Amino acid sequence: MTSTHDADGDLAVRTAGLTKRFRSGQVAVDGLDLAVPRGAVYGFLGPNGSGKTTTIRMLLGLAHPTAGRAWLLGSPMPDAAARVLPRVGALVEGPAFHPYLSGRANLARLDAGDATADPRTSRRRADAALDRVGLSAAATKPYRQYSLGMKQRLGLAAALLQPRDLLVLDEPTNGLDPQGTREVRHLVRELADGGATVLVSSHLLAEIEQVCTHVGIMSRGRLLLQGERAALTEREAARLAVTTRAGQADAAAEVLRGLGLADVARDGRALPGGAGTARLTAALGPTPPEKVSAALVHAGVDLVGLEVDRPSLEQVFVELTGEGFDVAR
Ligand SMILES: Nc1ncnc2c1ncn2[C@@H]1O[C@H](COP(=O)(O)OP(=O)(O)OP(=O)(O)O)[C@@H](O)[C@H]1O
Repeated sequence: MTSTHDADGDLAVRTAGLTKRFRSGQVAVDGLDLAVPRGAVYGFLGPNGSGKTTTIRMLLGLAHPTAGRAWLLGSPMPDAAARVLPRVGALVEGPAFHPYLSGRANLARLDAGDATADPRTSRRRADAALDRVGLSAAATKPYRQYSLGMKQRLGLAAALLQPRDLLVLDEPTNGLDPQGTREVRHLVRELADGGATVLVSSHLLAEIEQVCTHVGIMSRGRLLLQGERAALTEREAARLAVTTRAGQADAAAEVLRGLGLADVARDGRALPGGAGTARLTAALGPTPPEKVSAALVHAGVDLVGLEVDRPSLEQVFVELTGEGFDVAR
């Protein structure tokens, strides 16, 4: 008998060697080992066509893997789908909404199809979900009159009809305006604060990066890197920029080198501080920036400015792949 439980119970989502080869021969997902800790907000990031949706469809049992395995909340998919999926709220492309029914009636219809839901409290659940996604005012409008953003919000509301342990949201900010995008970020944070694990995909890295505790970055069907968000950006060297009085540049450079900072260089650009100032840059490495400022002051250098530039995830991605992030394959 095969085990029905994943030994690693502290992962809300796990895959091992998950692979999808389409009939065309294209390998859309290639040996994926995802690890989403319970309670995480996991940003599943990658350019258009990198394999995020295909992965999510396999996780939810909507597509069959060519190879590999997947576990949701510790149970294998798709074998445990009937038991696990009621605990999982999902937003994937094209939820089946009826065009002539209102948003509220569509939710009521979905709710009625859920054997675990109490029909007496259906209306309350639908209204609460509409309220959470900011659709209360459009609750009675027919779905076909919804804008793309409103449709997306209704998809989110459907995922939130029940309390969930895990939310899998595929591109939830698609079609939303900046205000809607902010609201989705806020909602994701709220769901995580309530104890849920959230797996959220996006091809717009910067939109989601800020709310994630963890990220996995896809490129051409492979997981390029995965882990705690802070660690991923910090492992790439942060750059330090120091502005001093022009006559003190050499002394400052000596201090920086003395602290073991690599790649110390004079920045020749025109400076906001004016002609009397000089700017030096260096790779910060593990040295705390406050140690740098203390050492400079101690050496009698007048510190006009000190900045630390940590690379964004997008910069990390571009450095790793040599490609822009938002590109179609
Ligand atoms: N049913 C299919 N048959 C053949 N190829 C497919 C199919 N579905 C997806 N693909 C291909 O697999 C690759 C991965 O697509 P997928 O939709 O998983 O990417 P994605 O990362 O979700 O992209 P996006 O950000 O654009 O949604 C793409 O090259 C796509 O063209």
